[in-house]
Amino acid sequence: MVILEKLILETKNLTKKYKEEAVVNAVNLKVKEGSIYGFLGPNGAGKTTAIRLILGLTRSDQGEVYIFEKDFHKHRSEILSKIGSLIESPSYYPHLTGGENLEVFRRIWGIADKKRVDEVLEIVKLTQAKNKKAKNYSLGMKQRLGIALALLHQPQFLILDEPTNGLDPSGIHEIRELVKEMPKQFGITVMLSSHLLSEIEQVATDVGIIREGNLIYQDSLKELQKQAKPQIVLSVDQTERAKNVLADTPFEYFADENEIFILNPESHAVGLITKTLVEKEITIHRIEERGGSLEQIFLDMVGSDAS
Ligand SMILES: Nc1ncnc2c1ncn2[C@@H]1O[C@H](COP(=O)(O)OP(=O)(O)OP(=O)(O)O)[C@@H](O)[C@H]1O
Repeated sequence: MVILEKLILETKNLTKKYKEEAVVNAVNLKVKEGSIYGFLGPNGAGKTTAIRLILGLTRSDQGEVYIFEKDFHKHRSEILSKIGSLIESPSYYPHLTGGENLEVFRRIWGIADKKRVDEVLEIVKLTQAKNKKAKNYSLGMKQRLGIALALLHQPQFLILDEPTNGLDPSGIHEIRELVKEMPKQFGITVMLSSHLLSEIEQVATDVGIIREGNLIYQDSLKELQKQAKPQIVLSVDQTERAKNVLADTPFEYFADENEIFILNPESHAVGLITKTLVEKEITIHRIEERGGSLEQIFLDMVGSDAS
């Protein structure tokens, strides 16, 4: 059965060039309704530019953007009225309190529901700090105030560009918990960018990886995790014979001169492999588990400078 998932965002061939060089190169993003889409890439990979193109803040050189299954350029204001975004640092009045800031924007944007200010303060857990001046907020609180502003008009899609940049571990934790709540509690699809896999890994359901303007990976986080399955590495006294023995088994493997690598091993495989080899009088010097790190997969994809 084919389950058709609704796409909240789809870009087709999205391209932006600066001085003839494509910083976003024919990118086809697909963000599914109800997902938390982690947009991952090293600094300078093109994440902010892509997000600015999606929101119509920068003009593309080529390609199309569909949001809520509508052509962005034809339905711009309707679409924007249902999107909340936070790009880089939030804009707020430092001398006003958090509550006053939200109230000012509520009026500017013509949001009739006066209770909405308290609702968004509650969502981002700033109720206690409502009457404190924004300039005295911690960086994490300022960032949450920015998210509260982005949520004020009850968007269906929230785009956050590097929301945890510069935050301490507790600030990062708070943003992460907040983002996780969005789809389930409020029906909001989230796209967030980061250059840190560790951050995306803890919140995202889906991942897009961009490198030098090219989208080099896009799938569910689960699929990416599957790729990070560990390998069992065997070091034996007769590698050639061991290879011949293993060729008659269902296990996938490859070998170099000294070691045999068993790919995607099931939990019972190690026992069976060792038993088979020992029965053929092959001595096993060492068995170890290697790989299995999502970080390694990411670094292999984007290059080690990404760390
Ligand atoms: N207005 C501009 N003029 C010229 N080049 C630009 C402009 N904006 C961005 N770039 C270049 O485009 C590339 C992508 O930048 P972008 O800010 O989108 O990357 P990023 O992935 O968001 O990285 P970061 O996390 O460091 O912001 C970079 O090489 C950057 O120098």
